[in-house]
Amino acid sequence: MTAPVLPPPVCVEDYRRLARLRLDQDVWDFIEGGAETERTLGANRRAFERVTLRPRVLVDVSHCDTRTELLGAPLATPVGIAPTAYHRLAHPEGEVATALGAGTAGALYVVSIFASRTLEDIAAAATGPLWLQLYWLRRREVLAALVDRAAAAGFRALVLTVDAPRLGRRHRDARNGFAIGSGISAVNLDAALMASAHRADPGRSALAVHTAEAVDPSVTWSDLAWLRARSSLPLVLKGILTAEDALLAVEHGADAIVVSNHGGRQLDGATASLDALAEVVDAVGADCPVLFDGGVRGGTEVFAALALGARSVLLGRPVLWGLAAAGAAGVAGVLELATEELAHTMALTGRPGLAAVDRSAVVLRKGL
Ligand SMILES: Cc1cc2nc3c(=O)[nH]c(=O)nc-3n(C[C@H](O)[C@H](O)[C@H](O)COP(=O)(O)O)c2cc1C
Ligand SMILES: CC(C)CC(=O)C(=O)O
Repeated sequence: MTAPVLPPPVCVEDYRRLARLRLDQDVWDFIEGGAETERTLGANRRAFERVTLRPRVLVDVSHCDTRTELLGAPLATPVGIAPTAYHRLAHPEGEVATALGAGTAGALYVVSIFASRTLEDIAAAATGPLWLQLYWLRRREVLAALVDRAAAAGFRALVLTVDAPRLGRRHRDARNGFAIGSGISAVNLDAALMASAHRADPGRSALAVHTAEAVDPSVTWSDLAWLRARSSLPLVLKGILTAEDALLAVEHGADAIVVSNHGGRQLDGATASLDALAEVVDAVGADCPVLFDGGVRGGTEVFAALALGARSVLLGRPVLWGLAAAGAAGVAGVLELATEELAHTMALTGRPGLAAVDRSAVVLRKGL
């Protein structure tokens, strides 16, 4: 039987269909899945259905400008790449292809600590800003070495993910006994740390076991001073959902915050990411940039998050769909489609510049 031929993608969701044809079921489940009942995963998407836009008319929208700046780096678009692990599961070139795609689109790329290509190879392929996402490893000397390597390779910020002291209970991965195939590895960690991620065990996710071994769940706010002292790179905290933690983040010297529930993969029952955004933006004020991720699948949704106060909107799964579908070109395709759709929404709402994409542009009704 020949594989079905799909028409070229006209929206981000079309890349999902292309990716589905190329990926094995267990990898697909790892990418698509969420924690437990996947209630928060679904809530992230449904929150956007409660947004309505308030268009203004008779504004000159002959040029809609999506350019922006983050932590001093100019960007062609506020749409960026959220950190996701093991890109070689989606494409043989892995994170190098992702970096090439980000460069084509002029987008920020946040590289996962579990990248399957070296930081140096990724940096060599990149033409735009790279940030490195970290989990707080039990072995601080490994973390310290990684931070030094990132600075030497030209990474411009560290993104500490704070919503995963242990991995969410992901039923799909547990049922699949999901493990990382032997040819793929988190090559920036030392090999000894990887053994458990490769050990397939029916009824258990090898990644949950691996995370429990590698990540230090005892870390608290006071430990951040160690990381700040260890590196002069700006520090971004990813996985904040409340005003209380946003204020603590600023108090402890965070240079930016990512409002995120980890794409519904961690705490099932956590608030939809979009519902937490305005609360966090209001808490930190204008001095601390707030980035956003969770459930964004197109430019209208990017627009909604920007209007609610995000400075940048990161895509997780859609970038993996693009990567699986067409490598670097697919990554660029996803980012460029989302950016074109954003410009389109800016035109039809009468807001030709990002400064005008403010709360007057949206209404977010409360969820149940
Ligand atoms: C397959 C996959 C792997 C991920 N790996 C990481 C990771 O290594 N570090 C991290 O901070 N977040 C990770 N995330 C979470 C993303 O950074 C992001 O928060 C989430 O995917 C955003 O939601 P979206 O997929 O709906 O865009 C991962 C998400 C997916 C889907
Ligand atoms: C390898 C995993 C721990 C990466 C992750 O954060 C995720 O899958 O959500």
